[in-house]
Amino acid sequence: MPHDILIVDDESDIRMAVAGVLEDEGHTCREATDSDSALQAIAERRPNLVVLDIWLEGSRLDGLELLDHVLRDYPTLPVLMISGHGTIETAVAAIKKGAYDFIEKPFKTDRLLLMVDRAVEAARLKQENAELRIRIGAHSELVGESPPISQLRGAISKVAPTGSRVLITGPAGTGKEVLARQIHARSRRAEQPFVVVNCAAMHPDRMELELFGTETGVDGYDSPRKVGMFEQANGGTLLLDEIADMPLETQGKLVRVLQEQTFEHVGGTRRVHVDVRVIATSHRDLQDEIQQHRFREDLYYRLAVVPLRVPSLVERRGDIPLLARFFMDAAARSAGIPPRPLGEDAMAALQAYDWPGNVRQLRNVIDWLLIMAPGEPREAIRADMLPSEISALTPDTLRLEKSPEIMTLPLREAREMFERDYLLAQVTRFGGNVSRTAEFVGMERSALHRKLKSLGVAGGAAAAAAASGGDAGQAAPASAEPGLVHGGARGSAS
Ligand SMILES: Nc1ncnc2c1ncn2[C@@H]1O[C@H](COP(=O)(O)OP(=O)(O)OP(=O)(O)O)[C@@H](O)[C@H]1O
Repeated sequence: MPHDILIVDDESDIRMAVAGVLEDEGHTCREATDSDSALQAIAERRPNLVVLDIWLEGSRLDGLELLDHVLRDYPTLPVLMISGHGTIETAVAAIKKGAYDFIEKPFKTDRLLLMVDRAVEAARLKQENAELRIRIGAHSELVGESPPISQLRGAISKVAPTGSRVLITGPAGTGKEVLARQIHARSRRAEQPFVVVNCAAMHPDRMELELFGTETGVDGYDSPRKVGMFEQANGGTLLLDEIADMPLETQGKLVRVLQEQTFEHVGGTRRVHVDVRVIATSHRDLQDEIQQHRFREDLYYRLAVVPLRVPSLVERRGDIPLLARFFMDAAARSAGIPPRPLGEDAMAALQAYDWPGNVRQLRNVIDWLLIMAPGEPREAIRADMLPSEISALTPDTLRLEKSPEIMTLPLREAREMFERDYLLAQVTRFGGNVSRTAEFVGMERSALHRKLKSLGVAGGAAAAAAASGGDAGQAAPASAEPGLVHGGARGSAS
């Protein structure tokens, strides 16, 4: 993996020797002769590593003082010191200050290369760990086998290696960030940083500061300079989460950055070059935002090189059992307790519910159930243990809700009503998959198909079956059907 390396040494033969060895390995090297030109080079573009001589003749700051500056302003930038004969003690002091390691002159080529690779790798792991700690509990696995998720998986494998910009839209909590992480993980940038900017959570006045960083300290010359998210993501991917919340003025600046891959620090004049892949997400309809003059059309077309849409969870009910089991196992692992199985009736209710908060809400419910559901540790979770707005959707309850109406009907019509509601609930529960429903209710597939048709539920149902992962073209619950599938709890979820 080639690195961008800054070599700081007052002796030109040492600089040339180090650069020669590193460039032969494919690394890109820049050279600086003193502290000021070194700081300027870092400000222009943050390197992956600084190789720094302890003695810097004729420099404003010596090697150790420069190290202090670099570590203060760029705490995650690794520094490898070069020490001469008799400076070992100073080199040890440098490590105590925070340098990665030191290499003694004269050095062997192999040793230099090894240390360079180790220093960059250690810094990468440190950053990755920090990121993981922040995002603890966030899964980046894309679970689901429904047609829309399979299509998205196919699109990810095509687009990930290309480096194209991607715009991911879809309702909140559907997995847009999961998709973005997948794209990064399968790209050539996978070893480089993945930086997330949450435009919705950030104060609009701070956004440019956070994105582009500052030339000097934010609050005055002596405070550390702020490294913006674009620089932090150099070589990797920057996720602009909820891009519709970005102020129009910042959108204009972003257009220029995307066009030129360069920008200026806030309060600065120098152009900073970066190599960043941008992925953006939005739960809003950006075309609508453009119409309302809240989103720049030129930015839309620069971001939506590859547009992807993640459907809501109700559009792929067939994925609910997989997701529920996945979250149960994950929650149990992180709590260090055994997972609770989900009973048939509980799963049926989970599949019948509308999930306004999408996958995130399902995950929260499962986390809650593992800890709060009554019963023994390995006892199956029943429908009556679910939160009330979800347990209201079990076939039993729904049948009771219907009973007053049933009592006014003759037997044949009452049986038909029950049959229709019962079969709709079962088809919904199996994500519109008629074969699996038939197996469960104990009917031949073709007989069930005929039955659904005779009960008048085959028409609009086919589309629902296709959307929710069932056998496309087969019957599934019509979304407009006011029967027992959605019950009285629709929209009552928190
Ligand atoms: N297909 C999936 N497989 C596994 N986990 C998922 C999936 N989709 C979403 N999740 C999980 O659901 C939660 C919400 O996902 P994510 O943050 O990616 O959604 P989002 O669409 O970006 O939400 P928002 O619009 O609110 O930012 C996360 O915990 C994520 O791990």
